[in-house]
Amino acid sequence: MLRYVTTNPGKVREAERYLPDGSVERLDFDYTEVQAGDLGPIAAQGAREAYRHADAPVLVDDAGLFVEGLDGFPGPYSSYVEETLGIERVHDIASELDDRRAAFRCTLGYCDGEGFAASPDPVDRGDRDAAAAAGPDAEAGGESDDEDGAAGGGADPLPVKLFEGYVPGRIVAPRGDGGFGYDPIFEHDGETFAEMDTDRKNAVSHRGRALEKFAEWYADR
Ligand SMILES: O=c1[nH]c(=O)c2ncn([C@@H]3O[C@H](COP(=O)(O)OP(=O)(O)OP(=O)(O)O)[C@@H](O)[C@H]3O)c2[nH]1
Repeated sequence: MLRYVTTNPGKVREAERYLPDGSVERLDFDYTEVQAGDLGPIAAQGAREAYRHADAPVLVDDAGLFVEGLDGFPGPYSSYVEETLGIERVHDIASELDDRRAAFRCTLGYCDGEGFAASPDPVDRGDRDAAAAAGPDAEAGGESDDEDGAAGGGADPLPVKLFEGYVPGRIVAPRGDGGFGYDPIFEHDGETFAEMDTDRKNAVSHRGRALEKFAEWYADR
């Protein structure tokens, strides 16, 4: 049984659509989020900590909203900013900007305590294309080899496989009452994520893209 590690029930609702019935259960475990400028080290170290805690295969989901006009902020700090400022104030700040483009990114980290056939690296990116698609900023962060060291001041031998997803959009005044988190202020293709039902959001979202890649790999491994 795979544990989907998150304190956020909204993430699990979306993830369940990608994994066979009965093959996954939520593990409400608040792993330590290391300070990092990119999601990869946070997901990698979180997966190791959660695996050691659960002693079973785990998938952690680290996500963030990256606002272009704020140089990517709040990014890995999205959860903290949502709790402290709230999404209305994030919208207020963004509404002062000329450039309100933004992107959601999601990095899934899988750890089952074993190695992965094609991956001599302790951190194996299941999807390097997502970083390239996310543009030069993402490439600079996503391709870094030292993400493992950044996570804990030394390489941890537990292998982790990472899957990344990205969706572009822009910050708008809140609309819609579905979804969770920043969904009401994130517009993609004319609709906010909070105006989409789960299937529609999954079809375009950062989490949907990452889960699709994970589910394909997981089924074939
Ligand atoms: O509008 C949104 N649509 C999404 O699809 C989405 N995914 C994540 N988020 C928000 O971005 C931060 C991530 O933080 P995060 O990855 O650390 O997660 P979290 O703290 O909520 O739970 P956990 O999984 O870490 O336990 C939190 O503020 C989440 O609400 C989203 N907001």
